[in-house]
Amino acid sequence: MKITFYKYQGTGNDFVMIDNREGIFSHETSLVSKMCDRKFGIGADGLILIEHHDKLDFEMVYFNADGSQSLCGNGSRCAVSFARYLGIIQDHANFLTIDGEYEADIKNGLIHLHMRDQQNPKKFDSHYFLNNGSPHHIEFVNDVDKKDVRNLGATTRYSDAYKPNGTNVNFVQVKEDHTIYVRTYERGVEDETLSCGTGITASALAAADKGLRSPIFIEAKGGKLEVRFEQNVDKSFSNIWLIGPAEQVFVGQFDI
Ligand SMILES: N[C@@H](CCC[C@H](N)C(=O)O)C(=O)O
Repeated sequence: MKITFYKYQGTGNDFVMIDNREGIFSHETSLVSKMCDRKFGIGADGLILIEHHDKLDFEMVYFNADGSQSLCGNGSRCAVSFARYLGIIQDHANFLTIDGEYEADIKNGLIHLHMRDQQNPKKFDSHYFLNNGSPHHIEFVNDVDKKDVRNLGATTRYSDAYKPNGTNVNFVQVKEDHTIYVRTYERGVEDETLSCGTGITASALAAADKGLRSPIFIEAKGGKLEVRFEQNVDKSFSNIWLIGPAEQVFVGQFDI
């Protein structure tokens, strides 16, 4: 059987998107990894199903390229853009994710994703850690481009400290103009991706602990994003928004 899929990208984090409101696609992880394979399939960092929800606008079911599941910030932004393309929403969305209910707005062509309130990222000697729906190890470095993100990221991701679930690993450089440049090794893709939305949000909150103020502008290999937030007296964060573009790239058919 052939199914129609849509390819989306959010600052270079790319996803196969399927309208699964009629339940044609079973949640089969081997099929997910086959479709996401860059040599034998369509090629993507992840696969997203848009499904019917009785009370909310839709449910987003997200899979990493290897079929594992977690919260995806860029994937959520792409899902909102796809939901508008399908006519499910206009400029506002309330939807279910693996991390519970989320909301988003579309303004001036950008997707604004409202992230959960957070405590201050946990500070260690050489890094920060924050789980904002997905786990993020955050290291501040002088020159991100000199980092071997794939190998260093894999070493941390598989280290004893993060067993058994592993973590995503972010390398962050604070630039002179107070923007940050973030490169991320993603668990479930097992490689560097061009952008990671939850990683960029976690990195921006860790940068706030170092004195940066909202809004924080972020450069990733795949484009630019913005994170806005309010920092409370107890150092927790509320009203956190991840803002950036999400675009449809092409439409195709795949034999399942
Ligand atoms: N690309 C994502 C993060 C996806 C989940 C992550 N790989 C994990 O398994 O924790 C994003 O944009 O947030």
